[in-house]
Amino acid sequence: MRALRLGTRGSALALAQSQRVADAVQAATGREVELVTVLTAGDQSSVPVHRLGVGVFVSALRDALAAQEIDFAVHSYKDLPTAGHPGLHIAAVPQREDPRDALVARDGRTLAELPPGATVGTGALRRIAQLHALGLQLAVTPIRGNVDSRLGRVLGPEADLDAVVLARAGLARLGRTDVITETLDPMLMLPAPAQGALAVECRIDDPDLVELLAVLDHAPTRAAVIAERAMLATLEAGCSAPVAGFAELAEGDDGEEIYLRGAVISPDGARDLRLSRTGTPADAAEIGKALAADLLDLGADSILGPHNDAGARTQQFGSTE
Ligand SMILES: NCc1[nH]cc(CCC(=O)O)c1CC(=O)O
Repeated sequence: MRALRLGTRGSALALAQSQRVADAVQAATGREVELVTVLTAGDQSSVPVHRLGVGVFVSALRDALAAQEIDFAVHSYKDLPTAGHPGLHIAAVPQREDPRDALVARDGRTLAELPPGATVGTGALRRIAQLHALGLQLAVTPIRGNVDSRLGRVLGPEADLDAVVLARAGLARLGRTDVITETLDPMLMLPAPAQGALAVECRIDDPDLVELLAVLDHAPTRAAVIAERAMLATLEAGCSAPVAGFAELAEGDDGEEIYLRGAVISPDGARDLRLSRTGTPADAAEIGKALAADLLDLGADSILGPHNDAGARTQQFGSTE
């Protein structure tokens, strides 16, 4: 049987997570998997990424899938638009990495040890908003770029910041958790919906592959991600809006329970809406929608209003990873 072609972007992070999925498929099914690097508009163009938008990375892989140049693709789930894609199917959501955000600071410092005026770099509006909401007088500085260049702003010879905040999962996949000085408690920094999770996508009209890839699916992760993203979709907010969502599954008195927390925070941190809901994993989507409705009742719309036009958002806060 011929090797399965796994399409991936060429960044270090994309290659690392695609290789892990390739190894898992090979181990579980015995099928050979080869990585096919797909050049995306974001990788090819010299136009700054923030002018192209995050979607350019996902759409090149999806185009390659539709054109049958690859058999399946691996995406960072949090970068996927909430609207589904016709003809494609998320065949597996593997067990997620630690979804929390991480601080990488000079001199081994934690957030609480950073002095007023300390410079903290991050590109995500959700992180900028939550850093401001802490009230620590941090000088939050917008930054972009891949994981290495972001770390270089703190650790490199040309370091110009006191700290950066980034997803722990990205560092874990690159084998760089050694640089983390604090893994941020979700009480301080609620992660992005689906952070740390991957989406393994193939064509719906490839039922053998749909079935084969299902061995990688991790039901608790899928339920958590469904709840988090149902909330995001109902808020009509994208991956770079100041929206956080984090679902945890635990054994309750009446069987398995899902506990979803959500937050909508104004970029200056002045308005900080946080709520939670619990329910059964089978109702994950309903819980997410209900939590979004609760947040909208509290006025989330007036916070999101200026930021929920996708074009304007990605122009400011595009990402290269
Ligand atoms: N927005 C960029 C992005 N998309 C996926 C990850 C890696 C972590 C993950 O898979 O959630 C990152 C880096 C980051 O947020 O620091």
